[in-house]
Amino acid sequence: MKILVLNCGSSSIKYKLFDMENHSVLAQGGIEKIGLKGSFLKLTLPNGQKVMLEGEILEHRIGIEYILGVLLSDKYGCIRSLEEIDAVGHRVVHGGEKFNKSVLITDEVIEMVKECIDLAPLHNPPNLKGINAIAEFMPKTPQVAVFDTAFHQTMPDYAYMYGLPYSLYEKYGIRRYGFHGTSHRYVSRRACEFLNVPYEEQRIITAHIGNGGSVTAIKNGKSIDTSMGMTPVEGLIMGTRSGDVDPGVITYIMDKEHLSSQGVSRLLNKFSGVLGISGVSSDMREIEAAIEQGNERAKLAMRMYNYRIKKYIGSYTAILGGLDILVFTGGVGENQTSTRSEVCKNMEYLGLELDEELNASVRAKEALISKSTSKVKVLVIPTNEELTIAHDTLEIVGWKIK
Ligand SMILES: Nc1ncnc2c1ncn2[C@@H]1O[C@H](COP(=O)(O)OP(=O)(O)O)[C@@H](O)[C@H]1O
Ligand SMILES: CC(=O)OP(=O)(O)O
Ligand SMILES: [Mg+2]
Repeated sequence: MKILVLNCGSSSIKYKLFDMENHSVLAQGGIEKIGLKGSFLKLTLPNGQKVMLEGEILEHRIGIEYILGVLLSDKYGCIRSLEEIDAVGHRVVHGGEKFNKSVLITDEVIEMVKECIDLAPLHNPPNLKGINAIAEFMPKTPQVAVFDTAFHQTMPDYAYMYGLPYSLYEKYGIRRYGFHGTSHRYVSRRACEFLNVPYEEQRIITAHIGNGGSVTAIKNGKSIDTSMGMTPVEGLIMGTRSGDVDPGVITYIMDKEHLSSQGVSRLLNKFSGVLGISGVSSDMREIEAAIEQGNERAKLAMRMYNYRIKKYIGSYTAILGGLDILVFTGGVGENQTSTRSEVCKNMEYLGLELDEELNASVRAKEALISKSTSKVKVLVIPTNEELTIAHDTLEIVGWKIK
């Protein structure tokens, strides 16, 4: 039983081929710089070795064709025929209010995803291109859409509405949707399995902090609030995204800098956050290195970054009526011990006691990092969005698999 998972971004395609009998990864890699100069496919061989294949990959359809060709190739491949792939699961970023769970892709589903393009103009079009390419090259293979927004569809209206005229919600669907749902769902469940406690009875906060980042409050197994909004720019300070900003600032900058809506969107999404504040990088490893060298703006960026996460944890503890489990995940959450330590400082009043020594020793593996006396259990759980997509895909098309 083989399932191909695809994550089609605006200029990239990530893929993983799973053998679901034993959950092994048969092939993985990604294409970067689609439509740009110097596009390439990078794949990781089963022995861990990385291979770069250059190629002129002008658009997503060609990218998918290239990936399928590599999977079939004698040199780097692992299948003999595309028919060996039983199903394809896609990460689809925005499902609007139409999807609260993963679904089998049909013409009707494609139409509904198209209707969500206005809400995610950067994300949904490449997702659709991936779906269409697979339909063309593998017309008989079932495809499943797994939405970033689906897990958050349980948020109550008073959490997802903005304080704007109600008619804007009715006309355009302007409300908070939240993202990274596949990750928040996976790590919260894994944390409960790890601790051997019932998922439906916990007050959990999950902090998915990678290049993009969001914090989610989960009560009795359901997302009740999350820090991203209608788009993935709200909430935390991220690698290149601003997170929460006074909306008055936006119109002020537009006037002063003569920026169009597109210009200000680029500013908020690509040139803000840790990169914009530090002037150094969006990568937290480079921020840590700059701090070592005494860079004051890098220090400020790091402080702001950690402070914002802590602030969300505080407010979500209030709406949950207390906290049982705090989970860190994502590239930063899994690896950057200093952020976990700063975020968890002076939280004893909540019953949260981080074991500093344990914390400092944990990178990219499942572990409990709170003291045994801590009422709040703090965990690191590496996320696995691809495996979750593969599982959803298997569940949905399972009956079709030979
Ligand atoms: N060892 C590390 N220490 C600190 N930060 C790290 C480390 N490894 C990765 N990161 C951070 O994680 C980010 C990538 O996280 P990831 O969750 O993979 O992002 P995304 O899926 O959003 O592309 C990098 O930009 C970097 O800031
Ligand atoms: C939806 C989204 O923001 O994803 P990422 O943070 O992975 O870019
Ligand atoms: Mg990510």
